[in-house]
Amino acid sequence: MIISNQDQYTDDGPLQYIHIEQNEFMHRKHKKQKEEDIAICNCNYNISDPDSACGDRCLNVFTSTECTPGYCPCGSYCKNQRFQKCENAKSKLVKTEGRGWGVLADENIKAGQFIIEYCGEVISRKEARRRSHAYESQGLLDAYIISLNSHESIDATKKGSLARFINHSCLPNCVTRKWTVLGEIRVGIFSKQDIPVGTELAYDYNFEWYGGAKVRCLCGAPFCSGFLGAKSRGFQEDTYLWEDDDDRYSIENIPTYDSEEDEPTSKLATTMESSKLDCNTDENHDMSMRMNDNMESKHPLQSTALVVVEPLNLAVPMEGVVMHETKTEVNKERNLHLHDTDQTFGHKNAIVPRIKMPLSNKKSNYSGKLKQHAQKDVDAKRVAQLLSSQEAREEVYNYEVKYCCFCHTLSCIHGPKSNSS
Ligand SMILES: C[S@@+](CC[C@H](N)C(=O)[O-])C[C@H]1O[C@@H](n2cnc3c(N)ncnc32)[C@H](O)[C@@H]1O
Repeated sequence: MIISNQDQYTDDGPLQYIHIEQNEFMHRKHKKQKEEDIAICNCNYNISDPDSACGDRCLNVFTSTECTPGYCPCGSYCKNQRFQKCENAKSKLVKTEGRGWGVLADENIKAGQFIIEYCGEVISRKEARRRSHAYESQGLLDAYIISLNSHESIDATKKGSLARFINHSCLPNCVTRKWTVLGEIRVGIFSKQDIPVGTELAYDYNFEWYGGAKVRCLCGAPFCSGFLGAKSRGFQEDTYLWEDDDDRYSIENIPTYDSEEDEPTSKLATTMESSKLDCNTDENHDMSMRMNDNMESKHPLQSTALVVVEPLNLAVPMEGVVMHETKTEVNKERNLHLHDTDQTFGHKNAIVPRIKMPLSNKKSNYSGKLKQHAQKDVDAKRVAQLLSSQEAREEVYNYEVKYCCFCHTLSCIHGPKSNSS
């Protein structure tokens, strides 16, 4: 059955998928349970104790395995076949604000209750990765692939149950649980607590982020992690999540430059360390936010140069050149930027993404361009200061005024041009 949300639920967005209530196996056949593999519990149905028929004390329930019809001693009284009998809680689709579709409880749900199975196409992990990249490049923003086990995933993008619409929350009222049903693993959504009718259902996706677009989490929970998949290893390796008291990622740990051959680059790293020593405490956080913010901006190098090139000059002082003024000037400049940054990002959950390019590109891009900037500044000083005669120095300054193509940088360093001649 093809369900179009447009026809069925709203006039907003024709999202189509095929509704299924059982997994479809794409890369292999559905397993046939062998008789010797069937787990038989020792429950004994007692009419005065409904829980006796495969309730919490059932050995199969204990091991998250559903009883097999025809083999359970409780027969039709067995309560441990919820996936097989689709004993879903009543739920309904709703349009949320900013999070697409969501699912509401359409009855009061008890803690621990089975709500619905997460159905879709069972595919290999490799195929899951391939599809997830393909979907992303097709511009599909919603992700519907979940992990089934170490080598398989469930993709509910094109085919799935209503569970595919359940949104993520960092403070969820539901959980996903894996159960063995007739020899196959299946994923169910269960309530964590009593859920009153009309409440939106949500679970913690806890998914592995594969390096696609970062989706800002809008769950509204007090300790929201900020982004979907933010707790996953891939995301954390790619992203620095700052907390006020978090010193895991100090500036020197930002792995932007690490080539030993790249001489100015290693000076840069040293300089960044020393600049960190200069401005202790929270400012470090702000500064790194700014730097990384710059890296994502449209003209990263222009703005990065403001932050990074300046300390390079400080770290490579030349004889007879007084650098203090320069430092104050650029710090002022930085403070301005910091102020901007403060307004743009809250301290908590401020995201400091590393550059999204592969590391190799990143290195070459940044070290190359930064080197250029640094070189220009140093050369100008060198030429001016190393010349012994006043006449020669004036000539250089005059030339600079006339043809200078890096006047912005120089005015940062030397002050207004009229002062330097
Ligand atoms: C499994 S789908 C959930 C149903 C989806 N809302 C829809 O309309 O089809 C997962 C996608 O929903 C969105 N989503 C789910 N929870 C979210 C949240 N807490 N904040 C923002 N977007 C969310 C994201 O786009 C995510 O990739």
